[in-house]
Amino acid sequence: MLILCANVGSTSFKYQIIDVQTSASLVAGGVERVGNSPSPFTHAVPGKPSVNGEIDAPNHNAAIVHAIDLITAPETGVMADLSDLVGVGFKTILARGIWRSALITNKVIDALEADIPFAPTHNPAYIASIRAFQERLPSTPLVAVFETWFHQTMPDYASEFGVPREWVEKHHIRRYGFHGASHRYISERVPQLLGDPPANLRIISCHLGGSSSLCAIRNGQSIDTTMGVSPQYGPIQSSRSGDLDPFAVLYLMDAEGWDTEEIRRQLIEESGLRGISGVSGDLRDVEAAAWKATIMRD
Ligand SMILES: Nc1ncnc2c1ncn2[C@@H]1O[C@H](COP(=O)(O)OP(=O)(O)O)[C@@H](O)[C@H]1O
Ligand SMILES: CC(=O)OP(=O)(O)O
Ligand SMILES: [Mg+2]
Repeated sequence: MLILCANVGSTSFKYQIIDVQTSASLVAGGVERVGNSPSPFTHAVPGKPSVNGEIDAPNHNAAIVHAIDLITAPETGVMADLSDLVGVGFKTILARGIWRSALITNKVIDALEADIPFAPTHNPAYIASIRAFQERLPSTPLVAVFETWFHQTMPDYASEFGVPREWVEKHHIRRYGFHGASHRYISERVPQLLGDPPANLRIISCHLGGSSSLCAIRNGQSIDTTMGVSPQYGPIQSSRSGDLDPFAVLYLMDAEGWDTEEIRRQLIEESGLRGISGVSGDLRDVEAAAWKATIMRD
């Protein structure tokens, strides 16, 4: 029984095909810098020479088409067509009213759409990616696995913000937390590596990528995390602001006459690592620019 795991990230698309009976990985690959061409890719099948290079991937669909071509090509592939898959699992982050995982139906897509205001970089890419697989595999089950579940164990003093009750009851404004699969993996793997039971350990898990979050783990459970009602909160993200005093936003809107669309665009596209570096939201570009500046100065 083969499943394809699709990790649609804010800056990348990564995939693996897993045999669920043996847990063996048949292929692992990914395309990075999606939307920021040239996009490097890797594709590795045990027993075959691994393939890598660069493609033009202006969006996640282009990365998915490229991955499917490699998966099904005779020289690089592991199957003649995707109908050998019993299912496709997507990392998804936030959809209104859905907590753990769900078989993807139109209702789930509607719920992802409803939460685009909280996940503007992620949800449109998930919806487009899900549709890309639906077109190719109309009768294969597609499953969404939500990143919020691992943080359900947070105590209320960590998950609640100091806001009016009505905001919570009517609009569900609270800390959800994301990167759950990644933090959960750390919560299980660190005790294995240290040879210590989870009950003895207090772990701070740091997930650093296009989006970054930290998680406090006690007794194997999430007790606090840095992302909030949206994955824009916490440390700076690639081009998204991370923590920012809400009064700075209100002030700027008044002072500059910016509407919500304009301030949202700047918070999503021009902030974070890109904002502070003035170079890029990708740390590799920032390091290369810093290196070049050092050489020029010296
Ligand atoms: N070799 C590297 N050195 C420094 N930073 C890196 C390196 N590789 C990736 N990164 C950083 O990680 C980010 C990608 O993170 P990743 O978790 O793979 O993607 P996503 O957020 O899409 O899931 C890049 O934008 C870049 O900032
Ligand atoms: C929140 C999240 O999953 O972020 P990314 O897609 O950047 O990994
Ligand atoms: Mg990711």
